[in-house]
Amino acid sequence: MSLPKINPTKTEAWKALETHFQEMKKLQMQDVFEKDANRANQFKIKWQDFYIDYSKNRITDETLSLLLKLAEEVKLKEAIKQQFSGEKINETEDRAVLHTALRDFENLKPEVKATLQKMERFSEEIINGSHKGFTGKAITDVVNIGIGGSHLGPEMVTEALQFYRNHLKIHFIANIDGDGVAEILKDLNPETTLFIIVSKSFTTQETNANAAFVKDWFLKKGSEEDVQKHFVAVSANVDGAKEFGISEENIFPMQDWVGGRFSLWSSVGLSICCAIGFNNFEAMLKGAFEMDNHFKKEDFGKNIPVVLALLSVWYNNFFKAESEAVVAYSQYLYKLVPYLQQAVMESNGKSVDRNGEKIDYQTGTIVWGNVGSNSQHAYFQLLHQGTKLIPTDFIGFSEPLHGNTENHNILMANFFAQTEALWEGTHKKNVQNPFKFFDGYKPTNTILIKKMTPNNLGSLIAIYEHKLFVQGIIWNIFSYDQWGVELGKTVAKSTLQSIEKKDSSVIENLSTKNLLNIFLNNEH
Ligand SMILES: O=P(O)(O)OC[C@H]1O[C@H](O)[C@H](O)[C@@H](O)[C@@H]1O
Repeated sequence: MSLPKINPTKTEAWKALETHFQEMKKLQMQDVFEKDANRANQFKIKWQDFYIDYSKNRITDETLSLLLKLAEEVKLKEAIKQQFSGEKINETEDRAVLHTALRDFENLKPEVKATLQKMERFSEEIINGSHKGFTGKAITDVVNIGIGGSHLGPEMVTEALQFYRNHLKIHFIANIDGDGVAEILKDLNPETTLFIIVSKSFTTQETNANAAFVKDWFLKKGSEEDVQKHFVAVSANVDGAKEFGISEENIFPMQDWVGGRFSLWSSVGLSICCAIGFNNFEAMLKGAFEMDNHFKKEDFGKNIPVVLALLSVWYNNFFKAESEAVVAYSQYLYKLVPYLQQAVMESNGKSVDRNGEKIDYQTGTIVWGNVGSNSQHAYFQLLHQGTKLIPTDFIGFSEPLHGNTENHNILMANFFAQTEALWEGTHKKNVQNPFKFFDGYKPTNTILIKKMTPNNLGSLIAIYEHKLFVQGIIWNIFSYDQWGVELGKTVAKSTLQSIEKKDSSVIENLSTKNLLNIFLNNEH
């Protein structure tokens, strides 16, 4: 059975939302908390270590019930069932979408279990030093060579869980920029470094070129035989990895039903296992699994990913918000936004619906942001007084990990103060100076989490994974393909040929041809 193919704008709920929006856009609701003392309590979801307050949004009871009706009309419930049951909902690639199966501890597939065991064994040997390099020394540095989903997830998680890290130093080579590669290699000793080549396809130009370069660098000290002690691969393309010279026992398989941007739960997470140990990795998977169950079972009105997705649709499609920000008040989460950008924008950056028809409504949200409180001193001016409406997620933790309560109190004071200032503005403050006046009424969600733990991080990531899925269902698009990245790859291949041949004659676009000539002749 294929996914429902319902144009959201043709539903009853959408039409009702349009009418409702005309009323809502006239309102200024800053004083809504005075009028309804129960509002903060009503628009919240408590779940395990999470407290989600979405009361500072431009919504009423009616908004929410119409959005929930929309979810019903586009058959979200059925779509969720289809995804979890392994139907091939990635129809344009004819694949199932089962990253949730990687953490389904009630029913782990034998191949998933086997890979987890292999990851556990291997990472333990690296961590405890029993795996020796070619001169008999233990490994001190682990380098993940991969890009996109084979980089952003592992990097985000290893940074986020820094508190749980062991002695190993973890590095990431993603960019094909040789300067970047050189900067990483210059501090590394081939005798004590493990390279993990991560590529689902093993055909990604940047990863293959970087892996080949690094192997040559290694071979200046070690022999071909030594490669087996220092290079392992993670891939769904086992033959490709073997061709590169990795022996079968050093290949960690992954399945084609795991999309790149959802793959950190798979063997792609090997660098995470090395960084924090298998038990912590497993705890993260369990946190995601718990969120999967919440998403599958909870009523939509109390369902965190569903409510967050519906609010986002409300702003994106009715208020025509151009983007949304994510600001985590935690230095640990400084790589969260780049990770989310791939997850959200590669998934939902589509303009053709599931019927193959061009879409005439807005899809894919633009996600941006950085950590707080830094962001307050950079772009918050625009959130407060700019002309654009930018709904923002604020993510914070109640407990610090290192016990520095004084700093944490300041951090959290800023965290709470900003959502209040964004909502309240200066209306109650009798400000006459127009430059110092704040409109307020800027929507935010507050995601307050007890503590940064592997478990809670797993749940947090899963919230955003499911949120984007819900939005894809509402927008009637296929969230799990990424054809939009292909054209650029093809053009880059032919451009590289022109560069290598020093001949721009086959380049058609005149701007590109001109630029290439300047580059080839070093004319500036
Ligand atoms: O893991 P790989 O096959 O090397 O793919 C790496 C990345 O490149 C592709 O171009 C896709 O846009 C990403 O979704 C993917 O994560």
